[in-house]
Amino acid sequence: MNEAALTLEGWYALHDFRKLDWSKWRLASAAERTDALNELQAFYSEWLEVENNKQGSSAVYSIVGQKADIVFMHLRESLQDLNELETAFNKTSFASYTIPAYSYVSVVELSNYLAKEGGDPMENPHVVARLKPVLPKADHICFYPMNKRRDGEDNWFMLSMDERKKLMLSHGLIGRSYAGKVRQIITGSVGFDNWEWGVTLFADDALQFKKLIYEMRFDEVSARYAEFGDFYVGNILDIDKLEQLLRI
Ligand code: VOV
Repeated sequence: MNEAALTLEGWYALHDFRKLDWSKWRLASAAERTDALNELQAFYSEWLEVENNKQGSSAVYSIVGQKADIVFMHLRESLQDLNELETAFNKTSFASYTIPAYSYVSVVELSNYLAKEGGDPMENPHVVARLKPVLPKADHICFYPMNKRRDGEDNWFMLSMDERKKLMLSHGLIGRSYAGKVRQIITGSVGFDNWEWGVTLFADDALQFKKLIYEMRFDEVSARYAEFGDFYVGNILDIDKLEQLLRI
């Protein structure tokens, strides 16, 4: 049997994509709209408190294009926490003006392809910071799910550990050349959702997503082995921007 990469897991992730029900929002009274916004504001504050207490992290972005209008991305300690958060949000009046568009369930993951030997990684603060990251509040987000191909000669899961390590080294080198421009959070979703990984990228310059992803297309890990789902790209939505977006 082939050797599976060892993985370390951190916080669980929920990407909750919503469309706005503009007709319903427009029909609501000013008071109803204010109530909905106040409730949402209270949630933002709660999420910030969780983040300050290092029990999770959340980020909210608007989505450009017709696939969704908003994504709420949450990292929490357990699937139960995510479920509670999701349900509490669904009970708000604001949620009744939204329509679920897509969701993705996964867990922050690091694999041992490029790991240096020695020591308990969970004792390493750099590793823990990557497994339980504060989501960067960069200007832009890019999310897409992906698989590694399992097709005839192009089967990632049939490659030896050494072959995969070599390929991942080249992947990592390209990635690292975007340090300071693009931050990646890779979440594993085997057994949790329809694809094997979620890729969430953050950048202040959205063009850097295109440059990085394009460059990776020529790298064997992606050129030969990657399959992608839908891409979602958007802009940071702090509470002021959200109020602005909802103003009619
Ligand atoms: C911002 C840049 C960036 C950087 C620095 C980076 C580095 C690294 C390293 C060092 C490692 C391996 C160890 C680990 O940390 O797990 C990975 C791992 C992974 N990556 Fe990556 N990746 C980036 C970026 C980056 C992108 C843009 C993509 C999407 C691919 C594309 O073509 O659209 C991606 C995918 C992944 C995946 C799916 C995995 C897990 C693969 C597995 O089989 O387990 N990744 N990645």
